[in-house]
Amino acid sequence: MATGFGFTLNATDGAARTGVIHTPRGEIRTPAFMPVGTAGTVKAMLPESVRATGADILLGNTYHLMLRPTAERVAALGGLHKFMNWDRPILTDSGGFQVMSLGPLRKLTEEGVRFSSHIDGSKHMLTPERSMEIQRLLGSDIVMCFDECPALPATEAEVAKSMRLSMRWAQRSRDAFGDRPGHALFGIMQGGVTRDLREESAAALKSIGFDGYAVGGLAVGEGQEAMFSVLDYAPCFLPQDKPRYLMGVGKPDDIVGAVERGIDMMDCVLPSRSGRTGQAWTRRGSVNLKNARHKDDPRPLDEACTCPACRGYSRAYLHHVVRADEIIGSMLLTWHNLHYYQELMQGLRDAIAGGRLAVFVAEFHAQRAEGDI
Ligand SMILES: O=c1[nH]cnc2c(CCNCC3CCCCC3)c3[nH]c(NCc4cccs4)nc3cc12
Ligand SMILES: [Zn+2]
Repeated sequence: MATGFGFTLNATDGAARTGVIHTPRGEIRTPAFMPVGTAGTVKAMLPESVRATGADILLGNTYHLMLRPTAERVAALGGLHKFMNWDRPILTDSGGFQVMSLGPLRKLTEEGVRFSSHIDGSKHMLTPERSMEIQRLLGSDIVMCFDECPALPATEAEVAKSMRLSMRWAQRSRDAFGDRPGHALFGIMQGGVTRDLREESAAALKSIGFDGYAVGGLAVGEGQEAMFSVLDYAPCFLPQDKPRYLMGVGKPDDIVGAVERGIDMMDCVLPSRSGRTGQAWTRRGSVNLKNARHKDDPRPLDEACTCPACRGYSRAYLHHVVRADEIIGSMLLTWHNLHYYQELMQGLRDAIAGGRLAVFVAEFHAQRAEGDI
């Protein structure tokens, strides 16, 4: 590849695709789930453990790292890969989404977003240009445009205004990113749940030109039905030969539905965050290990799972360490959840490659009991 970054589509099944993203730091099998490594760590996991779950790429968090230890310090120490001992691809977000969710602590203008640090109250300004500089200093392989994700509820006029600001920021991000062989810049489509605005946003991004395209502005409370109705048309507005990244998704059934509709990459804090609260995700549904009904149960969490938590421990033990708030509880459940998510992605990739996605999806839903198991 000319730029050291490329995307090979290997098979399709309906709107779903499976392929490989090539980067100088390694290949990313798609559809891909990207674990979130918030402040230079996937919480409760060693990097080699994250790799053992099957992850090809993880997410770095610009907002946290710019505040602590600062992007300049990470750069001086050799960049984020060296700093956190992960030598495979890293995608960093722009920092914008988290600043927006800070609420009153921030001020939005055409220039960018001014905000106070949640750590020490210090003043900061994020702009498309500064976000590109921070992500360059971190050394990430896939850089995200600086965008605005409108908070719900929002009128169509507010969504249109916000989307057009994000498109101006996308141009500024592209200009500031420059020419960086081996590194990719992804644009982010906005437009809420309005088809015309989604189409306008996709056209704007395509005219600027990106190495990949994210679908933003979803999984922000609109509900699965509304999200799927947007995904029934939005991915097709994007170039079919470039990766499509749905931001912030999701529960296992959200992921399956998004892949069916043509999404290639996803990220979500759910498997790691819920693992720390004692919630396990399995092929048969979710299990709350805090529930007293597990306290005498000698069976593993999931008999069919090969992860360390399921191979070495009983539900009774998991219940005990979660109730006692023991660190190993977070370790084991985070490992299991990330392992399950990667196993689901491998199942989706194989099903699409074999032209049997419909069968896989039917079995996926049939196995999931309602409520706790
Ligand atoms: O339009 C968007 N633009 C930019 N980012 C978005 C994100 C953040 C994706 N994960 C980043 C990670 C970077 C590293 C740290 C963790 C996040 C979203 N997350 C969600 N839903 C999940 C949600 C999470 C929280 C509230 S809704 N919708 C999103 C929409 C956008
Ligand atoms: Zn397991």
